Amino acid sequence: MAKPADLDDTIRALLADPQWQGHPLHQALDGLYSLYCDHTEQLERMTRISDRYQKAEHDRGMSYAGRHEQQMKRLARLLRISDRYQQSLQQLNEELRQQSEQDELTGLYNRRYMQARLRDELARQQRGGRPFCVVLGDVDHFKRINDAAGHEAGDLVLQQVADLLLSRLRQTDYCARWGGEEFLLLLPMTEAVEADMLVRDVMQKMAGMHITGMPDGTVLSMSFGIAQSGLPAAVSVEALIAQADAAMYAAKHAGRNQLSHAD
Ligand SMILES: Nc1nc2c(ncn2[C@@H]2O[C@H](COP(=O)(O)OP(=O)(O)OP(=O)(O)O)[C@@H](O)[C@H]2O)c(=O)[nH]1
Repeated sequence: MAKPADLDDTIRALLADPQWQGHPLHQALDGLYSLYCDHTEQLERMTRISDRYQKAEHDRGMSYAGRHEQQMKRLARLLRISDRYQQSLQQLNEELRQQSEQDELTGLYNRRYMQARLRDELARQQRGGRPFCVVLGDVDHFKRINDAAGHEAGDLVLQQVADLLLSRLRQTDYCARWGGEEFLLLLPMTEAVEADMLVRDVMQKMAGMHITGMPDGTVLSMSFGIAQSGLPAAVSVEALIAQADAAMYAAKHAGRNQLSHAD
């Protein structure tokens, strides 16, 4: 005997076949088949209702303790789902926060984040806190590295510079990638003379650093400008940065690989 699925296919094929369209049995088979389909659907609906009814009866037959336990299990499952959901939300938030604060290439703070820190630090200092310093540093002749070894090698060098700067900073200092090959240090509670020592230390370490991807003997250097807060001309973040920038350009013009202080 044909299986129900095969029989279904055979009947549908017969009904669809144009050669049987005018046949006297075609109409009868069509009617019979529709009836059969209706009955099958009704039977399925009744089975579904009966299944739900049986479950409800089963639940009713359970003791209060059993029903309570079942509800507690459901609740625990819901809590686990909600915990996992909250954890992934927190993780997502953290990733978003990092992305909004970090420079992708070096992992240092980005310019936007540093501007906010600078405003905070200036406000703190203007309330009577100790002065702080802003240091702008720019890699010397960086274009030559890109031209000689390629942009990717240049990227690696920028990462190396970032690592070196971070390794010399104190826990309270901030370091950001300010632009292409330009870095900005924010040194809270630091006077120019202390910033001077820190920058000289960085310059010395940089001079002895092996530059990844470059021929032995390649020496990297940076030019730095230092501006201290609390002086009459340094009344805003923009003014401070402009001073550090001018000092850095003075260091460039004086031959590079040196530091210069704002007037
Ligand atoms: N690899 C790489 N290069 C960059 C990036 N951002 C900027 N640069 C390159 O940095 C170079 C900066 O060149 P210049 O402004 O002429 O400065 P310089 O060659 O460092 O010379 P001086 O600053 O005058 O000492 C340009 O060639 C830029 O393409 C970056 O993210 N990765």
